[in-house]
Amino acid sequence: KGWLSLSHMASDITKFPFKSWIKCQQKAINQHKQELSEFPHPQGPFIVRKTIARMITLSRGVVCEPEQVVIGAGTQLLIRQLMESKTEKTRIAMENPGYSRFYTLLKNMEFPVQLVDLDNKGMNIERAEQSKANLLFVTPSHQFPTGKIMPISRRIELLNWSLQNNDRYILEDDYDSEFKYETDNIPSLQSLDRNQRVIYTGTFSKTILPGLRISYMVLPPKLLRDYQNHHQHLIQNSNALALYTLHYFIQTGEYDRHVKRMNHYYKVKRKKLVTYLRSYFKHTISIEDIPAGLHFVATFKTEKRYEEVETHAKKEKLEIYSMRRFMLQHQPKQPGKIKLIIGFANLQDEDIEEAVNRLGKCVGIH
Ligand SMILES: Cc1ncc(COP(=O)(O)O)c(CN[C@H](CF)CCC(=O)O)c1O
Repeated sequence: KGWLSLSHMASDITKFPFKSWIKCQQKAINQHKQELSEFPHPQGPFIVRKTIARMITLSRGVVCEPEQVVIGAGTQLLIRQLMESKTEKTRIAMENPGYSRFYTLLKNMEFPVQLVDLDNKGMNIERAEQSKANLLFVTPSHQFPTGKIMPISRRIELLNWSLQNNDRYILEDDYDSEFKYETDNIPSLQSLDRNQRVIYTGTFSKTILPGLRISYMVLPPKLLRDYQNHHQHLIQNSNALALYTLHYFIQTGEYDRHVKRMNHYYKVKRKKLVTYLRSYFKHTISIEDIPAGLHFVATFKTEKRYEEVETHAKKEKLEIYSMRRFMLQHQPKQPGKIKLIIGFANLQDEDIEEAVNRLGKCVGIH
């Protein structure tokens, strides 16, 4: 048998409605030949921004006008553009463990980035204060990679933090917020913000296809002006045909139906995997069983080191990533334990047993 994937990066394209997508693409070509023959608006076509604004208002409670939406080919690109347009001195604080690609991007742009440890509610507010940062990067819906869902109390504390100085902002990366299996959807942090302090980012990488590179950012008015002044020369970098296709995919209700279908599909698959992992590893595994997203963190009791497990996984043809990928500053490893990121989007039901057997060999339990 070939490679099996417990990667958190994959998405399950076996369930994507390609026929509907192609129908929407045909409609986009029929209706928008003229627009496709011109340069799109730097922030993306207005009607697509309007559709996205309406969608995130309905699904996430985000309060915004289409003028505040900026579309881009990936969240990293949007964050790079935002940071290039920041006028005052920016000092950043990020969650640790956190999203290493943003950390690397921000360090490469030579911003000071403080790492803030998490407590059970997400970013620790005292440490955020101590960091002297004026821009916090947080993932409140489903902390990446630990999965913690930030309670309203901590969200209020963060918003209060942002009020203490008018150069303070919070970047809410709402990644992976579409998949919630038990808890109903907690509205976005941005929906609680009454002082235009929250920058909101989202992506279609997990709900449609990562290869499409369609992501979006919602800027508060002041930052939108800075962005527009700084980036007048910019041309929209996401593919306009894909954007108009997305517009019809959402308008026709296909998007909502697909996300609902995938929620059910992932919920069932996640449960099967968690159940089998528990029966196989028994007391040697503990799972942060937060019913959301396309991966969860599992802690294994083993004397093996991260390097050994990662090397063994390759030999077993099992694609899996460890918490080391997201420990942004070297943290002492807990003795006798390792944490792995267990992704299940790309694991077919019939491969669950085989994948877990291979995992057992890697962590040296069986
Ligand atoms: C925290 C977080 N915010 C945004 C994105 C979305 O980025 P984009 O598709 O460019 O819009 C990701 C995507 N993460 C990737 C797939 F899971 C890569 C993970 C890895 O590098 O381990 C992410 O983790």
